[in-house]
Amino acid sequence: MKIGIIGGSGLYNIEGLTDVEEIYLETPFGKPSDAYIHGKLEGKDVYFLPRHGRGHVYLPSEVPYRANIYGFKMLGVDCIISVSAVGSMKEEIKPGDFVIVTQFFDRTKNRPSTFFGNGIVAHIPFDTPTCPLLNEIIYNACVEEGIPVHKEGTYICIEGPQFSTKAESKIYRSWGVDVIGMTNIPEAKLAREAEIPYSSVALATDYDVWKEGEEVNVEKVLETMAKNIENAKRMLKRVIKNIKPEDLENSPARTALVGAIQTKPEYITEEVRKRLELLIKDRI
Ligand SMILES: CSC[C@H]1O[C@H](OP(=O)(O)O)[C@H](O)[C@@H]1O
Ligand SMILES: Nc1ncnc2[nH]cnc12
Repeated sequence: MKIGIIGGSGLYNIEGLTDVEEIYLETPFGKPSDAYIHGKLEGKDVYFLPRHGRGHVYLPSEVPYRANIYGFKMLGVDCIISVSAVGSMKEEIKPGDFVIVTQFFDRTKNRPSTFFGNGIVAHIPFDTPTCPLLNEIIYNACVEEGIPVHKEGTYICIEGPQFSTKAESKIYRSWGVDVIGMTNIPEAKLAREAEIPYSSVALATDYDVWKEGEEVNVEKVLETMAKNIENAKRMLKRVIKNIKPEDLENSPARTALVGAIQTKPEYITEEVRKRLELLIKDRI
């Protein structure tokens, strides 16, 4: 079984991998953020990608999300687990808590967010944007490891790179969202278009700025992340140990493109077919 992992702010490597190799890929959408670190853990193949690149060089708006997800498709991963630092938008989600993201609210403005276009049109369902089956496995792994975890939550994705104003933060909170970050959109949309089951584990690092007396800055985020990084690594190890290929057989992601491509096959050019070969070859 092949498991893809995307590490966000503060998670730049996975411990315990054996037979480690670096895989550099070139995709129709350019180069991914970095080499995929491939190794073995618990008898499974793990492919780790640092979202912002080695040394944290890509802004949330600059991360090459399409190349990253297409690269995972080229590697043939069975799922992607994303780990992200987030601000908490609810009193009861405390810094250090994990949230399994089950919904998104998209406030991004400036990112390519689909593999389609330029000669081919598709509309995928996205009502259940993360994989419920993988979410369950991750939730159970957190419980087994004694990690404070919330079983569901809505992640609002802002463009950044600035953190929010107090007015924005209070308005987002009034919308009922649970956590705030800058990266899970378009990552989740692209994973779904690529028919890869995707789950996002959000690690609360701060209370954003809605709360009186709270402030948010990089130092604070990284400090909370560092304190909880062992939990993130234990969660991942436990998920990798527990997960079985058949667990994800019925993931909604696996059939996302069935009936979604609207362009008539005779209008799909050779160039488009080549560009999106891995995604569309069995769907047109
Ligand atoms: C370092 S604070 C802001 C930064 O942290 C989060 O990154 P990631 O989602 O990759 O863990 C947030 O989205 C911002 O990119
Ligand atoms: N408060 C916050 N807003 C946006 N992204 C974040 N990442 C971590 N904390 C954040």
